[in-house]
Formats: sequence, structure tokens, C-alpha cells
Amino acid sequence: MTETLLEIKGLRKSFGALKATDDVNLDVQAGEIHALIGPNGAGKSTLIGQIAGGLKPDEGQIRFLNRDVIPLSVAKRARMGLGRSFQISSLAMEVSALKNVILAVQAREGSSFKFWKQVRSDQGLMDEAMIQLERVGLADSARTVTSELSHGQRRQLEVACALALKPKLLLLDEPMAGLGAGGSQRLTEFLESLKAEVGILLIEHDMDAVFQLADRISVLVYGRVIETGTVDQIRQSAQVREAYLGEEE
Ligand SMILES: Nc1ncnc2c1ncn2[C@@H]1O[C@H](COP(=O)(O)OP(=O)(O)OP(=O)(O)O)[C@@H](O)[C@H]1O
Repeated sequence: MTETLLEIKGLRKSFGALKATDDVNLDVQAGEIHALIGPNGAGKSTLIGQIAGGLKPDEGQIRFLNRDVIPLSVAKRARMGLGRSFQISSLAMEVSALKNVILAVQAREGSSFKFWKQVRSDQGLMDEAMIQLERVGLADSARTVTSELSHGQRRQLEVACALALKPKLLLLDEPMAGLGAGGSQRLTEFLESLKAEVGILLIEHDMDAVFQLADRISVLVYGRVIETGTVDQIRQSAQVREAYLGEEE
């Protein structure tokens, strides 16, 4: 039996007259990569914002690990294991890659583990941060100042920071953007290797990556989920082709 990590029901969010989230139902199971695709402006980032906690929904439910998280702050949700890939803009550019991951580890241990933070040695923190850098293939650049990393390496660093928070569910907003073909392929393989340990809700415009990775896909158009299904079901859906994929062919 699978475990439901995230369950969204009847979610609505409007900006003035614009329905950016229009009665969305969606779930993510443990061990699953669930991709959310849709044309520009379909409401993908707005949905992620409501799940992570920066945006308040107008109506509906968001349950994470069977708990209503709408009243909880972004930080509380993160501590429960709801991870969001750090945006590059949130990395500290003037310090090393390693230091960025150490900051993320400290953020996880933050307020609920003050006692632990005091007794924890710097070496322990460093070892844990190095493990995350190794996993994303950045160990050789651990001491490099973040501003000197390439765009692709900064994206790898964002993922390392997100993993340092030990999430149960990872929200990834266009992780392939700006990576070359080689970088996308490496990140695709890495995400595939992660999914047994952390469920992933993936927003991605790179359809090759989506079709390769996703266990299920939900298609968002004008704020509505028009279809949820396996890769084959989505590829074969006339409605999806008409509303979205057809544009690209
Ligand atoms: N804070 C806001 N105030 C007003 N309108 C907003 C706001 N945030 C988003 N929107 C509008 O809501 C709609 C959905 O935007 P959103 O960024 O969620 O789409 P998206 O699917 O993530 O797009 P993209 O693929 O281009 O990133 C768009 O029409 C956008 O202009």
C-alpha cells in the first residue's frame, strides 16, 4: 500500500478576476514523481506557492502527511518535511558551496533543535553537508565561492541545499531550466535515484525529462487540472493534445 504524502482538494486562488487555481485536486504518493505541466501562465507556480506556504488559498484543502497545513507557516511546513528546491536567488553568493549547504543543515536543526545545535560539532555539520554535495556531484567544488560556480552547478547546489533539509516531499520548480542537454540528463538520472526516498512534485517544461521521469502527470490549463494520468495516458489524451501538447508539435 502506498502512503499519500500530499493531498489537495478543491483548491481555489484568484488574483482579482483571474482564477489562477480553479478547483484543483491533486495527490502525490510516496515513491512517486508527479509532474505538473501546462502552458505559461497556467498557474503552476501559484499552486506550488500555496503548497509551500507563501501564498494563501481562497478555498480548499492542502493535507501533508495527513495534516492540514494551510494554517502553518512556510518554515513549519519545511520542518515537517515539505521541501522546496531553493531558488538560486536564495543562495548566498559570497560564500562557498559547502557553506550554503551547512546553512541549510542548520536551518533544519533550527528552532526545534536548539539544544542539538549547540552540542553539534562543526565537523559533524561539515560532514553532513559534504555528503549532500557528493550526492549531487559537486564535491570537487565544495570550496568554490558560489558566485564562481556555473549556472548548472548552482542548480545542483540548490538541490543539495533542499536535500539537507531531509524532505519527505520535494517541490521542484523547473530544475532543468538553463541546464544544457548533458546537465539535464545528469539531473534526470539523479532525480530518478532520489524518488525511492523522497516523493517529488516536479514542474518542468522539458518534456523529454518529464516523460522519462514522471510516474504520473497532471496537466494544468487556465488554473484547472484537465487530466491526471500515466505518461502513456497523457500522451494519448486528445484533450491534452488539443489544449497543450499540440502547440508544441
Ligand atoms: N501575485 C500575482 N498577482 C496577480 N496575478 C498573478 C500573481 N501571480 C501570478 N499571477 C497570474 O496568475 C496566472 C498564473 O501564473 P503562474 O506564474 O502561477 O503560472 P505558471 O504556470 O507558473 O507560468 P510559467 O510557466 O510561465 O512560470 C498568470 O496569469 C499570472 O499572470
